Parts: sequence; C-alpha cells; structure tokens
Amino acid sequence: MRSHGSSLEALNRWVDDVARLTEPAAIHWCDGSDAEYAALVETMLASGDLLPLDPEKHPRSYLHRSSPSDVARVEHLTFVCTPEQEDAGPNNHWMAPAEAHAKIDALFAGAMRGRTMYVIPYCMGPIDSPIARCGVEITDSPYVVANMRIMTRMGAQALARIERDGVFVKGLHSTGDLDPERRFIMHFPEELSIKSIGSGYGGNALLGKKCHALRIASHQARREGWLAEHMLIVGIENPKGEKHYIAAAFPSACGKTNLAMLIPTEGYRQAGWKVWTVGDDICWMTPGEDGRLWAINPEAGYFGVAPGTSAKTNPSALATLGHDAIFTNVAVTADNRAWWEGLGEGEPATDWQGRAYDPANGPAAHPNARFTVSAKQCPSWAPESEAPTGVPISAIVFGGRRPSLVPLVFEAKDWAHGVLVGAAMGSETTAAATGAVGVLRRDSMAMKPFCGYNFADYFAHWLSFDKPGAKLPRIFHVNWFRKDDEGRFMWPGYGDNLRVLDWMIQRVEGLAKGTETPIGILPARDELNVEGLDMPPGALDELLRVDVEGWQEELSAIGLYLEGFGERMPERLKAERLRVSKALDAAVARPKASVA
Ligand SMILES: Nc1nc2c(ncn2[C@@H]2O[C@H](COP(=O)(O)OP(=O)(O)OP(=O)(O)O)[C@@H](O)[C@H]2O)c(=O)[nH]1
Ligand SMILES: O=C([O-])CC(=O)C(=O)O
Ligand SMILES: [Mn+2]
Repeated sequence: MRSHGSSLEALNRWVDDVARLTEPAAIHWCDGSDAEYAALVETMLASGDLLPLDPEKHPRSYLHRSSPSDVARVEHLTFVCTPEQEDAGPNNHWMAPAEAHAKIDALFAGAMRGRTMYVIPYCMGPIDSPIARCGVEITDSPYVVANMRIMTRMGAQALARIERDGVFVKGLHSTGDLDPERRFIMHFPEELSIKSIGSGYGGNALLGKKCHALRIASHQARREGWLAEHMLIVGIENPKGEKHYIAAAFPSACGKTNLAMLIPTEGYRQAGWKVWTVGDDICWMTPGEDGRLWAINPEAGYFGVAPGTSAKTNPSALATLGHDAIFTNVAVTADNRAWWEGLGEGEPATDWQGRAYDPANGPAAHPNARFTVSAKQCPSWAPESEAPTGVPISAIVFGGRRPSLVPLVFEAKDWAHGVLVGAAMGSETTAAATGAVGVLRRDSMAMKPFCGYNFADYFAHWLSFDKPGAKLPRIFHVNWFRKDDEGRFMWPGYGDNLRVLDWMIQRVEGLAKGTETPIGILPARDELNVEGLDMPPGALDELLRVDVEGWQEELSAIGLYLEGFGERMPERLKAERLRVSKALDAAVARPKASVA
C-alpha cells in the first residue's frame, strides 16, 4: 500500500494529465454539498439539460431528455482490456490495452473544450466499511455529477477515505459529441481504470455503477477472495421478528428493484411480515469470520426502470419518487407530471422525446426510462444498509425471464449445483441494453454484460467459496415470467413473490422438506402458501411441474454453452451438469408416475 498522502498526489497528477488532453474551460472539484447540487441544478435548468416538473407533485424533481440514440447500455461498444484476450473471455469484447488507450484518447483530445470538467471523488459502500472501495470520476456532464451524488457517497468524505486507502479507481468520462460511432466504454482492470466517451446514459456514464462496482470490482474480487454481483439485497422479517437477508441476481429489467421493495400482500402484512430494502442492483459479498457471506450495497441510490412502476406493482418505489428525483426519458402529462406506461394514472401529453404524444410514434415513455433517487427515501429502507460489516446472506436467488419450461421456484442441491444453476441462467433480453428485445440468451448470474473477466474463471471463483468452515447461503432459482398459451403471465408476481421467499426461508430454517426432482428441490404440495391467491385452476401445478424432456434439451444446450469456454471451464461444473443430465435420463427411464 502507498504511503499516506501519495494517492492525492497521484490524483492531482491524473487530473492535470486529463485536463491537458481534454482542454476544459474550467475544473470543479466536487465536495458533495447541498449548495453544490443546487448550483448544478440551476446550471442544468438554464441549459435545458433539466426541465422543471410540476413542483407540487414533484418537489425538487426534474426531467432529463437524453439524445434519442443514447438511451441504454451499449454492450457492443463495451470492452474489457486485459493484456491477454483469454483473461477477458468469450463473454467480453476485448481490445489490447495499448490499442484501446490510443483509440479512446484520440477521442478525448480536446473533448471538453468550452466545458467544465468535474472531479468526483466517490465511495462505493458505507464510508467506514472495510468492504467499501473508492473511485474518482472525471466528467464533463453536470447530469452525471447530479446522478453520482444520488447514487454514491460523493465528495469530501470520499476524498478523505481515498487519502487513507492509498488507492482508487480512475474513471474518465466525456459525453463527447454523443455520436454512437464515437462511443466506447473501456475497462482496464489491471490498471483499475475506466474510460467512457460518447454517452450520457446511466450504465455507460455513471462510472461508479456497472463499470466500477461490477466490471472492475469483479476482477478485483477474484484476486482478493470476495464477490461483486448484479444482485439486490432484501431483508425479510418474519412475525417472530427474525430477519433473513436474501441476495438475488436477475438480469437488467427483470425485477430486482421490485423484489427489493416488495410490499407484503394483505395476509402476510396482517401476520406481521416486514420487508426491508438494502439494495436493488449491486451486492458486494465477502466471507466473514463466522464463515457466512456478508454483503453491502455499494450504492446509495436507485437508478430504476420507470415503466411498469405503479401504486399496484411497487407503491414503495412511487413513494420513494415523491421528491428530489431525476426522471430520464419519461413522458409528461398536460399538467407536467411524470408519466410512463403502466403507471396507471393520468395521460401522456408529451412523449420522452418532447413531441406531442402520438401512439403512432410508439410508447410515450422510453421502455428504458429511469428514475434516480436516494435510497434513504424508500419507506422500506433498511437502516442496516449503513452497517460497515454488511448483512449476513441466508439465500442466493437466480432468475430470469423464462416464458416456458422453468418452474416458479426450485432449490439447488448444494453449492456446486447452485453455481451450475447460476451459470446456466437464461433470460429474454430487455430494453436496458440496445438491440433486440425478447430474445432468449444465456446470462450467467445476470453478469453477462458485467463480469470483468473470463466467465470460466468466474465460475471457478464461485466454486472456490465451498471450503471447510464455510457456512454458505442456500441457492435457489425463480421464474416470475412464465406465460400461458395466450402470452399472459401465469404468476401474479410482485407482492405475491413473498410466498416464494417464505418457502425459501422455511427451507433455510429446516421447516420445509420439499420434493426432490432431477433439477433440484421444489416445494411439496402443501408447502407454498397459496391462501387468497387468485389463479386459474391447474396453473399452479403447471408452474411447479418439471418437464423432464424439456429439461433434457435444456441441459444439452447448457452443455454446449459451457463447452464454448474451452479448457478453462472447471471440471467440477461440467461434472455437475452431467450429474443433472443423468438424473433426467433416469427419470425418463422410470414410469411417469414416479417423477415429481
Ligand atoms: N410480471 C412481472 N413483472 C415484473 C415483476 N417484477 C418486476 N417486473 C417488471 O419488470 C420490469 C423491470 O423491473 P425492475 O425491478 O426495475 O428490474 P431490475 O432487475 O431492477 O433492472 P435493472 O435496473 O435494469 O438492473 C418492470 O417493468 C417491472 O414492472 C414480477 O414479479 N412479475
Ligand atoms: O446500468 C444501467 O444503466 C441500469 C441497470 O441497472 C442495468 O442495465 O442493469
Ligand atoms: Mn442493473
């Protein structure tokens, strides 16, 4: 570790170098104060970067309209630049570091002319947590600064910690000219650095989030023996007052924010169940002295999907959004209130591009319209989100959008099987990234766009946590997105998902026996609480059915996927796949009646 103070010298040198390259008109060091935020908002209201909203409905909240070609993450322009291509793996786009630096530095030359360059020291995680890590983002976008202030612990405190730590992640960002042809998001994990140009959109531009807290951090976590994951963290308190923390990995726009803010349905509420939100997108987990995994949410805010958020589906999110929020690419009503598809009230007058609303132009809000808001505004915000130790994880959940085959819930037999279940995850693509929507693809552990190194090494890293003394969480898989023949969701989802979490907790506590099947353990008939559930007859049976022939095909496809990583794929994982495959074959050989 470097001596005291030298990290600030390194920071100053880097800021000077960047200023020489990008030629900004001014440099502003962010202190994270309220006054600074207020001044930024004024600047953006004057420039049109932010638009006012009805101050009664939306106190101190604003609308940002991005460039129409800059509304989502761009996976094809995102690179992991390790010295060896093999280390980035087939799951990443790769460029040699020297070539990547040359290519992107050419775009940064003079990129900040006439603009202010902001220097943002930030901390990912509670400022006094040993699990937290710091970074500095340099950007020419005041919108990015405002969002970083909500999403991270930003400013003076972070700078002080950087001085203590002696290290920080360097993130350089410019919106450039927003031309998708001159847009790159590049990661240099060995150098702890990120360079991003040409986009102002969240996941491409708020470098603390996906770039640092997932891509760089996952790489660091492998070396240091912890995990950086695309997971929500939720605390479930049962009527006895006992809390279990669950971490869940669902791909982008597949339900993390919603599960993290779940509101128990009537029956559960009356029985005394409570749900506490620790995090909605990213989870850093490290083994504690007690052998359990302890998790922090490195973020301080939510950058959540707006469409589909309503008083019915996610009242907590709506309450959170009641003030001090930034809305990006939503529509507005005639009385200047934020509006999106699925909100369930009001009507759009102006669409996300600022045009008079015309259904012929498509949805009024962009399908990936987002809100940025402080986590502390959430009614279910868990005070233990600030605990330096983090919270102990009882269960890890994987899941995705699977219109067919995959049951509502099953549990992996053990850790290695759970790692296979996570590695084999599939989901339909969503509007969170540019490209086709609704295409089924493998998205291992929901980390396909975010793992900063070779997935084969990542699976090996996951397997390595299973060692003597470890008290690992149980691993489950869920699917809220099964569809019937008419294309309607079969499971009500949202608040009713607590029924499934309830079963998981019963499993963790040894209260539910479950039914063993070749793919894992499913709830036994009477174990899932279905009281008051409004579902067509037979639907629940279908949701809990193991289609053995369908799963045989799935396991073959998983085999091909794992083969695609070649020699580096851990033998343990291949053996696990073979075990499940054989169990399915044996089930086919048996008479149907004896299969789950
Ligand atoms: N049918 C159904 N839809 C859901 C459920 N949970 C969430 N959704 C919808 O899925 C979309 C995305 O959900 P989010 O919770 O914002 O997704 P996320 O995983 O936090 O996404 P990122 O922020 O992109 O990582 C929204 O339109 C939700 O309304 C559910 O249980 N059932
Ligand atoms: O990164 C973003 O822009 C938003 C997000 O959470 C995701 O895409 O998973
Ligand atoms: Mn996400």
